[in-house]
Amino acid sequence: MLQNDLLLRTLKGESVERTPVWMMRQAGRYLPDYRVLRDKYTFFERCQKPELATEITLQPIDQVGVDAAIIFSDILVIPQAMGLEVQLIEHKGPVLPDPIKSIADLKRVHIPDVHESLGYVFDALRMTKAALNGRVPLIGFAGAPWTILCYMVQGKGSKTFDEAKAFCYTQPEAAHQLLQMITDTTILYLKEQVKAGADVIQVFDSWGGLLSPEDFENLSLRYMRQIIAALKDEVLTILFAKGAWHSLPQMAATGANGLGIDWCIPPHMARQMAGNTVTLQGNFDPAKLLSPIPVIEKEVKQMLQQFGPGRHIANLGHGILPNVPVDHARAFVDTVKQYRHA
Ligand SMILES: Cc1c2[nH]c(c1CCC(=O)O)Cc1[nH]c(c(CCC(=O)O)c1C)Cc1[nH]c(c(CCC(=O)O)c1C)Cc1[nH]c(c(C)c1CCC(=O)O)C2
Repeated sequence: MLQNDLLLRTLKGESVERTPVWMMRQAGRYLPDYRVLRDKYTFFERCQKPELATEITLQPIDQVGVDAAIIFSDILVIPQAMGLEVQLIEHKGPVLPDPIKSIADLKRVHIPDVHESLGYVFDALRMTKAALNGRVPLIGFAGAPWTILCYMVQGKGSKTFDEAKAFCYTQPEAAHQLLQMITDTTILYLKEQVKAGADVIQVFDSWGGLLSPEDFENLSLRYMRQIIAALKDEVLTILFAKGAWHSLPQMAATGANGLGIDWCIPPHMARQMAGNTVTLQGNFDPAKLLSPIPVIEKEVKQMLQQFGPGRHIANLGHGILPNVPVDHARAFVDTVKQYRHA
């Protein structure tokens, strides 16, 4: 049915002709065609109109040649569906004007009927699946509960998410109640994404690396573990906890099929920690895509050699930057597609 199932076979640990490749945040501002739609519609219009979400999801398949599509949406549709206002402000990023600050504020959030509040995501998945016509697999996603809590409490982006951490450290009961509500919502949401056609689910814990190993277990991993447990018999899963390399053994033990890693851990070390029964995904420094193309080609080959054959999905170690020239993104993808292990 799928013409290109390299990603799925690699996640299952099957042997493949070559390493599959996609890029986190591959549908976005570095693509001129995306910027045209960006000038015409607001961010949430682009997410909520299935025709637009489908068109944007397909752009990197057609224009850069990646081996997987990831549905165009955002992790912040979850706090929105739970009842908080979320704004995306140009050059400023996400803003939640009335963040959660105390246990009393939890009255303002609820576990939603995902069909009612997030049906547009499932429509977009179904429409994209049809438009892909089996060319490549379709990835669905959600944020990790910890990363979602960061935005719900801090109310905006941050380098440290100190207010979110302070909330967890000073009001642990409220924090765990909120984390559990986000987890329950996320499980309902991701199960529906699978029904709507997602072949793989990735959980993004963008801010997992802000926590100590102990706090990561307590505030993040224990909730991601619930999510993977709820999904793993239904769909292939990838966990990406940026900066939380210290917990690769524990993340491998969740039963996720794939683990994303960033560029701060060498591939052999990640493999040693994660063991041999999980696929690793990563880990090219996104800023390196700003290098001249011959440098990109050389460094991508070096990365592929370091990971070795099998059980590897080539990707960036975090999202692609908006100022990356399209031909540099293409050089990344083409170098992976042409490479053969000795
Ligand atoms: C933390 C996070 C967010 N969103 C996401 C994360 C986790 C991954 C990561 O850490 O990068 C995930 C995300 N956001 C978006 C996708 C779409 C699919 C894809 O191509 O990967 C995905 C998977 C679209 C988007 N989400 C957003 C844009 C840019 C806004 C625009 O184009 O107007 C896109 C294409 C907005 C957004 N959304 C978020 C921020 C911080 C911002 C503003 C900063 C930025 O632009 O990166 C929250």
